[in-house]
Formats: sequence, structure tokens, C-alpha cells
Amino acid sequence: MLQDIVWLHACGIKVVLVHGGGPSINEWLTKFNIPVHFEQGLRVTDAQTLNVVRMVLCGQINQELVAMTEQLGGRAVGLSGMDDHMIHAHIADERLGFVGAVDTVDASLLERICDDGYIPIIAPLGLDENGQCLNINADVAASHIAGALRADRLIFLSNVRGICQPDGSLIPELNEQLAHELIEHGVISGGMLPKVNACLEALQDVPCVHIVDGRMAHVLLYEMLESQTVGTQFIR
Ligand SMILES: Nc1ncnc2c1ncn2[C@@H]1O[C@H](COP(=O)(O)OP(=O)(O)O)[C@@H](O)[C@H]1O
Ligand SMILES: CC(=O)N[C@@H](CCC(=O)OP(=O)(O)O)C(=O)O
Repeated sequence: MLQDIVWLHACGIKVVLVHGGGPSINEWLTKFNIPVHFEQGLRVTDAQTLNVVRMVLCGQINQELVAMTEQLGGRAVGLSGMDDHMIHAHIADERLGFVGAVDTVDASLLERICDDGYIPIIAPLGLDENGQCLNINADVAASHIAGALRADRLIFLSNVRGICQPDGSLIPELNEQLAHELIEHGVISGGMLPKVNACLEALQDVPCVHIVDGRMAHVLLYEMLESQTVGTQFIR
């Protein structure tokens, strides 16, 4: 995946990578005997959990991605949505604890980083108006960042082929109405809920929004070069 990003960047395409890290956060919480709890695909985040989230996202995943990108010949800058107060957020729901809903994204730092020839790699954390760090689902952060950048394209990567029907068949195209029907009927659930909501939100500002299978070799090159998507495309 990073090799594709480095190649696309070398071809003059400005790429911004927003990463998650849910499984690693779960692993570390378990090591520290801190319970793991999700509501509608969002992590319930108390103060102790937030410390682990920040440690894993910024200290581990972000820095590993930067190191790997550099190793592949790319020039990467690692940062989080807290840097320069890029992501302004507020507590989404008191019951979830320190989980952020995004108010605004200031994309000026990212634009400067891209214009200077770097690939920004962003951990999904934000700050509220009091400077409190908030944990933001990576898909939600990506959607707002893409919107603020007026991106041409937003590609969500997952560990499935795209949105699937209960029989496993792929849904190649999805509009808002069908997405809501599938959510209501429980066909879209768990971690796919914030992803689908993020896709619908992004569609307001970004013309091309896809969910594709991050396990497929060179899926990003395929997405950029072929006119047809391999996963699910969201349509207005
Ligand atoms: N209709 C659906 N189609 C495909 N995956 C779905 C669907 N509903 C729920 N899922 C689940 O959502 C998961 C993707 O969410 P998650 O793993 O949280 O995302 P992330 O890629 O952000 O880590 C899939 O692995 C799958 O188990
Ligand atoms: C609020 C919330 O759920 N934050 C996520 C942030 C990381 C993430 O989104 O990671 P994935 O892309 O692997 O799911 C979390 O704590 O797991």
C-alpha cells in the first residue's frame, strides 16, 4: 500500500494518508488490563484508554508508517490532527467519553506540507476548544480532512471487498437512501457503520468516494488508473 502511495506521489499526485489502528489499540489495552468497549463502531474512551490510544496511534503506528514510507523512498511527515489544531472537535456523546465529533478541519498546514513535496501521514486525534485531546474514528477524520482539502478522491481501505449483502455478494454502487436502508436492516453494522457514514458525509465535498479491499495487491494503483472501482462506490 505504501509503495503505491510513494509511486503515486512520484507521479505528481498529492496523497494524504489517514490511518487507524484499532486492532493494535485493542492489543495494548488488553496487555494493560483495560477493558475494550465499542458502541456503534466507536471506542468508548475513558482517560486511561485515551492515553493508550494516543500512545499507539502517534507513538507506534504513525511512526512505523513514516519509517516504512521513508524506507520505500518516499518523503513522509507524521502528524496528528492535534498539530496546529488541525482538527477542531467536541465530545460526540458523554457516554462515549473522550470521543470527538469533528467541527472543522484547518487544512492549511497539510496544503503546505503537500506543496513542499511531502506525504502527510495523519493519526486521527483532535483537540476541543479547551485543548483536550479527543479520539476520532479514522474514517470520520479522513472524511473531514478530504472535505477540507477539496480532494478529488477519497479511498477508504478495509479488510473486506467493499459493502456486502448478507449472502456475501459485493454491492458495487451505493447511494444515501440504500445505505440507510441497509443500516436499518442491520446489513451494515459494527466498524462499517462509521465508515459508511463517513463516506456519505464526504460525498458532499468530494466527487469520488470508494471503499476498497486494502488486502488486494496494488489496489490504490488500480483505483487511480482504471475507470471501474473494485469495491463499493458511493454515488450522490
Ligand atoms: N455490510 C457489510 N459489508 C462488509 N463488511 C461489513 C458489513 N457490515 C459490517 N461489516 C464489518 O465491518 C468491518 C470493517 O470495519 P472495521 O474493521 O471496523 O473497519 P476499519 O477498516 O476501519 O478497521 C468488516 O471487517 C466487516 O466485519
Ligand atoms: C473513536 C474511535 O473509535 N477511534 C478509533 C481510532 C482508530 C481507528 O479508527 O482505527 P481503525 O481504522 O482500525 O478502526 C479507535 O480508538 O479505535
